Amino acid sequence: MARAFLFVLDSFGIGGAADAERYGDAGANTFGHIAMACAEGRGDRAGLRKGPLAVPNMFSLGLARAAETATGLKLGNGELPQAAAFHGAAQEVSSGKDTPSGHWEIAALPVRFDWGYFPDTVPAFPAELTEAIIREGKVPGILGNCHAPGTEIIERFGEEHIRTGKPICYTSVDSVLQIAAHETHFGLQRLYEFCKVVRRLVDPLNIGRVIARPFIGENAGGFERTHNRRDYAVPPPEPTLLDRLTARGSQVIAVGKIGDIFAHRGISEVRKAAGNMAMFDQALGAMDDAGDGDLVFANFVDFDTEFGHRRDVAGYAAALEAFDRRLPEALAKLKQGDLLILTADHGNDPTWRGTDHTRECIPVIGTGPGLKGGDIGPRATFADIGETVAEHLGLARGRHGTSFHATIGAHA
Ligand SMILES: O=P(O)(O)O[C@H]1O[C@H](CO)[C@@H](O)[C@H]1O
Ligand SMILES: [Mn+2]
Ligand SMILES: [Mn+2]
Repeated sequence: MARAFLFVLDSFGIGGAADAERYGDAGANTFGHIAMACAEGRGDRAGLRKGPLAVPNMFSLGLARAAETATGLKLGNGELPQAAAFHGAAQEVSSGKDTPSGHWEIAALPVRFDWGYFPDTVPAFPAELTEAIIREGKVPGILGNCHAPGTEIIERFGEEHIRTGKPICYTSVDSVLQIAAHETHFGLQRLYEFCKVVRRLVDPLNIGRVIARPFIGENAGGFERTHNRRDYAVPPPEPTLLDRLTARGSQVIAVGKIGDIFAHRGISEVRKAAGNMAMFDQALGAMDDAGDGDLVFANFVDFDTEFGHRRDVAGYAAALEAFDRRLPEALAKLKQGDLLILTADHGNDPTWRGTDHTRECIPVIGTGPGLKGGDIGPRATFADIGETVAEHLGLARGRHGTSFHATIGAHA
């Protein structure tokens, strides 16, 4: 029996990307800078956490070794990975440093085309697009129309939005058009429908995602985004690992926003939950339900949304520690023939300037009872992860990436 479990800690980069400079991110290191900040007492927050970053279970899978592979920096106290663990660092070849590029490349489909982006000007959107959004979306106008962090822009425009019914449209350095609207005053379903209209309108501009960002609260200071966020991505341009698996009849169970990221292509089932811990419960349940040849693909988004973009070191550290504490539950579910990989889709260094993602290498760590583990070294593309899963699950080789299955062990 062979099963695979792919857990993406959204934005948990480990630095060292060869092309970071091109993204203005030379030196960014999500894990490294969190670990250093915590070691120096800059990750303390009363009632939340204190002291050095404590992620012993990820260290036993080789996280510190993976970080060393990425940057040459020693993080941790020389802990040795456990016997069947494997560890390495992967570089992204896709253009962009956003979630779809990262996940598609993990699923063995690097993004070779350029996404469309909106300039950091006011207005950010071309006038024809804005007019079409208003006309076809049947709204009295739009607010924002600029680059902005999502929490700030609802502070700024939330009350006017409630008063006027104009949705708040904004973007970032990523290929996104985000739409914030009030869950009850504007309506959640109406926001989703509105996003679908906008999705169609930005297709010709090659925009990666339209993202619904619902919020609640009655006035500035009291607004809060909810977990009903929804991503409307373009479908991947070629078959991904997920398509290859479902085409031969295997199940792909998507936990969290994975389904949205792949525009629901190659997905058998979606399981969502609010927050990393509830998501972890869903991932564990999916591990129980997966059968021979199946993949559980889980995304843990809080690291990115709640802490990376918010530049919250203590929050990010606490979230890593909470995740790490749950890891033994997943490890206990592994049976002969199983492969578990923990990885990330890009960086989001909470000590970095601005509020955007950071171009970084990602950790590739994992284990399985039938595997021998070892150092998989630096990997030239995230696609090596997808090809390793493909080989493990008995698929024919794909067009991108190189499996490291031979290094970590034979088929069980
Ligand atoms: O500031 P918020 O709304 O969280 O936006 C962030 O979320 C988007 C998707 O990850 C990124 O492009 C970034 O702009
Ligand atoms: Mn992401
Ligand atoms: Mn993000």
